[in-house]
Amino acid sequence: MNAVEVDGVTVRYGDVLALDRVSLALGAGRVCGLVGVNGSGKSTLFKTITGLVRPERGAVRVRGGPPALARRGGTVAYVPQSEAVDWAFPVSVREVVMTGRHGGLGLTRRPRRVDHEAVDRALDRVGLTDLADRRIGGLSGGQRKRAFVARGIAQQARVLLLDEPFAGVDKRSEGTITRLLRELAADGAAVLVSTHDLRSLPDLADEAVLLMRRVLVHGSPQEVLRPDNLARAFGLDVGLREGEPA
Ligand SMILES: Nc1ncnc2c1ncn2[C@@H]1O[C@H](COP(=O)(O)OP(=O)(O)OP(=O)(O)O)[C@@H](O)[C@H]1O
Repeated sequence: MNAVEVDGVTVRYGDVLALDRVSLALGAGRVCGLVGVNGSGKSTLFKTITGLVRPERGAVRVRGGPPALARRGGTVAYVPQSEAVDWAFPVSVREVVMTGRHGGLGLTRRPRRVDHEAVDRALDRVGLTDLADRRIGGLSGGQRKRAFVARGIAQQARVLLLDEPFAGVDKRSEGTITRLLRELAADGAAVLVSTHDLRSLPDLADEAVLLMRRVLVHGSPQEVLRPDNLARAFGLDVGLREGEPA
């Protein structure tokens, strides 16, 4: 069974066609890079896999079940783009990571020792133990991203979705996050990560998807990076319209 199956998914916001019959399977133990121009539907794909956006057509299964169920059960961890997060919200790094345990906590139950231990381990793994009691808004871009990865670790998510985790992040943090994602995949997670950093794609990912409202290519990073493929996604306006063959 694939960790994630996206089958013929079309998503529209009013008149805007964001995803056009997208099909995609993600296997456990692999990192898949997601590449495409601004507006090509990357965030929409993440939200569809998370069950936050409903497809007009097609279906999504996460470990064989509906996406919203997987999200509520903690199977899926979603790290949104930085702009989508309210950094002024007065919570500590530790509290952010603890929200990864809330699926198992229920709304009223207080964290138990096992929850605190899981949070401590996750913080240690991403190298944020020393900053655990800082406000999340007081961290650098790279540290914030690591805090959200820690939340996914504390949650024991089997599917990790990261929307541009390298945006506004220095090279060192980028290396740390890449290493973490590779470790999480080696532990059996399925990881889907969008990036604009094409040069780092072969180090980051086992496979990659070139998206332009539809899947243009799904193959090895080398295949996705072939000049003819990049030209289709990034070159002159490829002018894909609904109904045209890819
Ligand atoms: N809530 C919304 N309402 C209307 N249109 C939307 C909404 N969200 C996204 N869109 C549109 O859907 C298309 C796909 O957007 P999406 O955010 O998925 O792309 P993206 O590849 O993640 O872009 P970026 O790289 O800029 O983050 C774009 O044309 C965008 O303007």
